[in-house]
Amino acid sequence: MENTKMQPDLVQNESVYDIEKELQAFDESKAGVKGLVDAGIVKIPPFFVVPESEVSCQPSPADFQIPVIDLKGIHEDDARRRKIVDQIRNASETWGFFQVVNHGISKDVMEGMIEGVKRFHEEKNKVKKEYYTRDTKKKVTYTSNSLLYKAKAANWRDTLYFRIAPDDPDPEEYPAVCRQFFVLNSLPHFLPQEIAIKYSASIRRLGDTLLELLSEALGLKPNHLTEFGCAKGLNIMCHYYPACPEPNRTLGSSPHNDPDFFTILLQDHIGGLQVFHQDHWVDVSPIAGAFVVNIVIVLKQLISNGKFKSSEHRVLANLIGPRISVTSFFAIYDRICGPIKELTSDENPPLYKEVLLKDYIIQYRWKERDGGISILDRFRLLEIQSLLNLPSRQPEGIYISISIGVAIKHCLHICLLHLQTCGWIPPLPELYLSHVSKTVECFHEI
Ligand SMILES: O=C(O)CCC(=O)C(=O)O
Ligand SMILES: [Fe+2]
Repeated sequence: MENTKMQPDLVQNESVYDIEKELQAFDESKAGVKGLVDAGIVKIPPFFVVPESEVSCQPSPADFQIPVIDLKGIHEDDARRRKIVDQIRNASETWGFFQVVNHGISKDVMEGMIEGVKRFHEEKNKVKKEYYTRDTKKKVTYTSNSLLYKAKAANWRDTLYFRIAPDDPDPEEYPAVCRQFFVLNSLPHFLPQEIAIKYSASIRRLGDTLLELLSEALGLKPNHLTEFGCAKGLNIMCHYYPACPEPNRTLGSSPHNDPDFFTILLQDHIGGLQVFHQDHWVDVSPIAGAFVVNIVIVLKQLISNGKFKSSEHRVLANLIGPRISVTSFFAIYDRICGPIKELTSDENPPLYKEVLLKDYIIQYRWKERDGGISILDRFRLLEIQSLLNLPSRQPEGIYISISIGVAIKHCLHICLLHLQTCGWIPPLPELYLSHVSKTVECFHEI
């Protein structure tokens, strides 16, 4: 294994295991999970381990199948389009997940992107590590576990990120190595196409089409969600899940909801993605040529006022690998979101208060880190209103000073959560929690 401090025998004696040190060594190796596998580990490091109950699952009933929707004919035939819109509404209300086929993106682009991602992750560590960073301002980065120091357990995967929109990187902004590895030499009719750029342009078009269909499914005019800005921002995460020597002790991705409006996911043939539906983990079986569409909490609650469903999902680790997936997250972060006025009425009042999406994402990441506390509830308008009569947003800058130190941060964070979960204090106003979590974020950035 190239230039990594993580040695297999380092983790054998768990009684002397210093997790902070091990996380740091793993991070500083810049070799990711793939680096561990290349080093020949047979036992996974403890910071990846989750309780057995979090990995095992009962088989789901045979009739639990993620809907597959054929988009053929949406632009040509009104009756066909109405039928597809009905299918999308149905899937969005019952599953929050569906797969689409005949979506207009060619097989070459889909396979080319999977191949490009694989090539990047299988590049020599010396080359890849140039892009290894947790700096979220950079447009092209590679890292392992964005929440490495914050999550309850690390996930068995590495990720290449592209921050595509609203400020698209110029082609030259992609590091030469990425451009080089995304050229599809093997597909002559694409030469000299840069697959990451080609893929993101195709995904944006598909995103616009899906937003039209989702708008219609909500009874809105086709351009409503696009005008709202749902597809203004696009981040693409290209995951590489190496084969795992102990797949029953860890997860490829922990259960989560995505922090955006909606997500379009491309997966290879390996499988492992599961959706939580009616108390069962249901496989999202790979279908050649299909994309998985995931209605996300923001669209579910903040926009559709709870009409759409959003399901938790996770990825199992696998003895077989690597598995590649490419997740495209559509969102806009600097705008206030709340239930769409057209979808609320006296009989159907807004269930959620308006919130700046950035604040929402911070809450989301905080939940990821600490678990157990529903961020959905924090935004429940009625609960909040019945408590304290706060203005809808406190002015910027009323954050607890970051200079109070790490110790106070921990006390504050732990005490507040503890008191609240034990029911010893009434639920805290979410804006206050947001400020606390922002403060905690600041500490983590330092
Ligand atoms: O790899 C997958 O199939 C899912 C990845 C995912 O859920 C995510 O990136 O949010
Ligand atoms: Fe996800």
